[in-house]
Amino acid sequence: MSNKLHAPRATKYAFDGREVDLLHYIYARPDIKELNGNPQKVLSAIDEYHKEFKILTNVGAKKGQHIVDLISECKPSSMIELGVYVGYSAILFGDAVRSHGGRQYIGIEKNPEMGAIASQLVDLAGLRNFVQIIVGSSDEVLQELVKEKELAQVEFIFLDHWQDLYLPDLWLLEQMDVLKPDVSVVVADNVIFPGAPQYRKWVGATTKQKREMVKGAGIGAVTPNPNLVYETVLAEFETDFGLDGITVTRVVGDESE
Ligand SMILES: C[S@@+](CC[C@H](N)C(=O)[O-])C[C@H]1O[C@@H](n2cnc3c(N)ncnc32)[C@H](O)[C@@H]1O
Repeated sequence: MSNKLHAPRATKYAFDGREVDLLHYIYARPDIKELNGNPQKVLSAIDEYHKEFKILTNVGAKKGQHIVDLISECKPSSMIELGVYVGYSAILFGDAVRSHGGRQYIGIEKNPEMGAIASQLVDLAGLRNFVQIIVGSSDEVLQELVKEKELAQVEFIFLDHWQDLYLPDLWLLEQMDVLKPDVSVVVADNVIFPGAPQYRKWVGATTKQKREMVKGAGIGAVTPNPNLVYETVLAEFETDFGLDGITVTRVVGDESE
């Protein structure tokens, strides 16, 4: 019987203890002092663990650089991430947002063990005062942030939790009216592998097509806003898991009557 009474079950590539092992690996490194306050060196150490020991489900170098370039272009003052895992992307993108004059980075992670590991690595990277890791389910935390008036509009959000949650969480953002034309950019990872077909269908549709879609049954508890005009581009990459892609969706209009 597993000694994990409350933790999520291990998957093929995660939650089997490798993430705690990563922390031990990093803190046992002879160059640990040089990692202190150095985001790039912390990222390289995570990359080395991934290459030499066990695969980690981080965004990875190629997709990561694409998103860093996008951050350089958009210069968001605030960025949100859904699904932080061990904090690789939070360190990479948090550092990018900070170096472009941003104000904050909020990472939302459901698994408290991952949240603790990510907070530790964010701290090691010297980003403690910039990157905030909130432990909780994305939908609940997003609603709380809006309710507490900590989130009035989304500038840049990175969806990287479970793919079947991309669309409900996007609809939740639409319902809460925090996606704004000429402001909001929504980036989603793993849209080819494992894939997010329903999400891609929605962000790739015209407002007319979306109005037809919401007439159908099975939308669920949230009320999507089909009137937001999206421009979505797919970027493809060869990764350790094969061909994958990210979508970049810009909110460019609102056709609400
Ligand atoms: C692919 S990993 C994220 C990788 C990370 N963004 C990176 O690139 O370094 C997915 C993470 O999403 C988290 N997750 C799953 N469902 C979630 C939810 N509803 N809210 C927040 N996090 C969630 C998982 O616990 C896992 O740590």
